[in-house]
Amino acid sequence: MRTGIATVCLSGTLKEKMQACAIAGFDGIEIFEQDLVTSPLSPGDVRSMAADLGLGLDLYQPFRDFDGVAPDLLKANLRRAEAKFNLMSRLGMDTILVCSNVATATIDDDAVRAEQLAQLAGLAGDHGIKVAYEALAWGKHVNDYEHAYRLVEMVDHPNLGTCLDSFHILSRDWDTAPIEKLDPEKIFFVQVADAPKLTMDVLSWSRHYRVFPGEGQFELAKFMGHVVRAGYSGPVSLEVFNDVFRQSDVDRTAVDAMRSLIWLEEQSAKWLAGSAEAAEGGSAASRRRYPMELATLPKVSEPAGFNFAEVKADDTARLEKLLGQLGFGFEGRHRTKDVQLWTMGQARVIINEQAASHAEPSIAALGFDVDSPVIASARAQQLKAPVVARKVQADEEVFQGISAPDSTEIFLCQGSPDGTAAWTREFGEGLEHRTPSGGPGAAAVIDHVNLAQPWQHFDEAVLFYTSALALEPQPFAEVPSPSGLVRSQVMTTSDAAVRLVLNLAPVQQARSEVRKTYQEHIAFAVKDLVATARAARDRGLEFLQIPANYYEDLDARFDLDPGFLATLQELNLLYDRDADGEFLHFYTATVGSVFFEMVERRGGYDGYGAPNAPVRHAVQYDSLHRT
Ligand SMILES: O=C(O)c1ccc(O)c(O)c1
Ligand SMILES: [Mg+2]
Repeated sequence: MRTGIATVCLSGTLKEKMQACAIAGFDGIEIFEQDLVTSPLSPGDVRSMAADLGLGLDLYQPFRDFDGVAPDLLKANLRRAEAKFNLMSRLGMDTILVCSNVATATIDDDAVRAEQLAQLAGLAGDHGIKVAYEALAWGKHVNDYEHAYRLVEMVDHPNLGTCLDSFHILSRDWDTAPIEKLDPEKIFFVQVADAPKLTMDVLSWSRHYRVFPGEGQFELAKFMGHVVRAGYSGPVSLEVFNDVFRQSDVDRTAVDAMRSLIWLEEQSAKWLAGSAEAAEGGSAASRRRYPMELATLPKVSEPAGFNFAEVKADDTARLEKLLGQLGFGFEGRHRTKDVQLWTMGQARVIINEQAASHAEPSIAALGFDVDSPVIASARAQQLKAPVVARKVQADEEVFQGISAPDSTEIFLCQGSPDGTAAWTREFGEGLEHRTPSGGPGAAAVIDHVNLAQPWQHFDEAVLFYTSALALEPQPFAEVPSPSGLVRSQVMTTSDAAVRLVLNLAPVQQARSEVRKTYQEHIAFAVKDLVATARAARDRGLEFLQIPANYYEDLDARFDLDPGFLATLQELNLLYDRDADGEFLHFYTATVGSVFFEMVERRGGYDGYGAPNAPVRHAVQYDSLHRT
């Protein structure tokens, strides 16, 4: 698959954008006109810079408001087009995108449009230029890709074809199956963009909220599958108008973009194989060859569970105290590193004492159980995940580590069917075989981990965990807090053995700043939360204090047994209930940017106590701002 990206996706100058695209590994770019018009580089400079960087200049765009106009305007439009064709020859470019008219069309007649497009195609032919006609979703008269294609067929000129843009097609819910019937010779270009499903006018949606594939909710693998089956083999190019990407670090955004295409390529191949199998059965179907070759990635299945969570701090005393009060046991120190192992049931927490001096406690790493750490790591690296280097001594478990967009280190660990971890023997002989002792925490596991995301890397993080770790994004929620609305994106495995919650904190810029005012947590599930809470209270645990108003509201909503309600209030427990079951939980006070949560899931309750999240945010805000 030939990969491409439009310069409009990125921040910076044309030169910075081109350099970032080359470093990220794109085959070609679309030059967005404004980036050239505002550049000090001459067309010749751009041409030679692209050649030096090994970047194809695949598309010049956009050329607006050409078709369906009155005769005098047509003349002006053809003159304007010729100027661009001459410019393109100096750039060494041969394909221009022409969008369907959104503003100046006064004649709604396909015969007239076709006649005018024929004139454009003829002029383009004289200059050796190909015109790719694209239906914008908000085009005045042409807003459907099949309509645009019909016009291309009517004109039937070798220099006129169509451009398929997934956003314009999927935002309007047009059926993508008919793409297969298009003549591949007449598909001159394919643009891809994903988007969250929003209800708003389609122009605003398109200009501000497009995201890279895998970061939104469109069925892009299916779209691409139809494109491949049509026989198209030209560039597949990202065209993502997004307010955040346009102001984020250009190199980083280009890598995020490249990751999305690598992932989409694999997903498209998978969709094709799946749909061929469903239609025809057997392996003959999956051996079918198409002109577009789709690369694959090392295959991984979703992780089986959390292997460990690691918290890092300069002064670890407060963390040790908190874990001890929660019922965790100290298992020992690592034989060569300054790290401690604490466990409760099958939940393992590492306290890392190797933090920079004065570093406040924060979540530093997460371990996931996978079938094959090497294959999972190969996949992540092919998806351009940065590798985490860890010193290992002889005879120690080698951890495959990658760095997530928020800089959390992700370790891919060898899972075991009984939930034990071989590396624990490095903390003490025989630890790896020990079964958890009794008490309310005996069956404890890590239930979920909640990570705060800096605003400019949120979409990147969703794609990272989707593509590298095979987690599935769930519909996102918005939780009110005193400092703003917190966007909350749950990512899970299909069996919910891994639940990761990404929270987009309002306002703050860097992760370090996010963490000053916005906290992250690790949640553990136990069988008996009331007993766990009582034992923790007896050990002196500082609970997050829940206001009395909350319990009054709880009673109004759920009509709880008075004795049970009193227990909840006495222990600062929160409660939720839905059709599937019940949820009890409590939070500890925060140390640095970390706090812990204990949960009990009753029945088939699958949520996170979302109605209680605003209470938690408000109480945490209050304790942070109390002097
Ligand atoms: O929003 C626009 O105007 C615009 C321009 C060119 C495109 O290819 C496109 O998809 C949208
Ligand atoms: Mg487009």
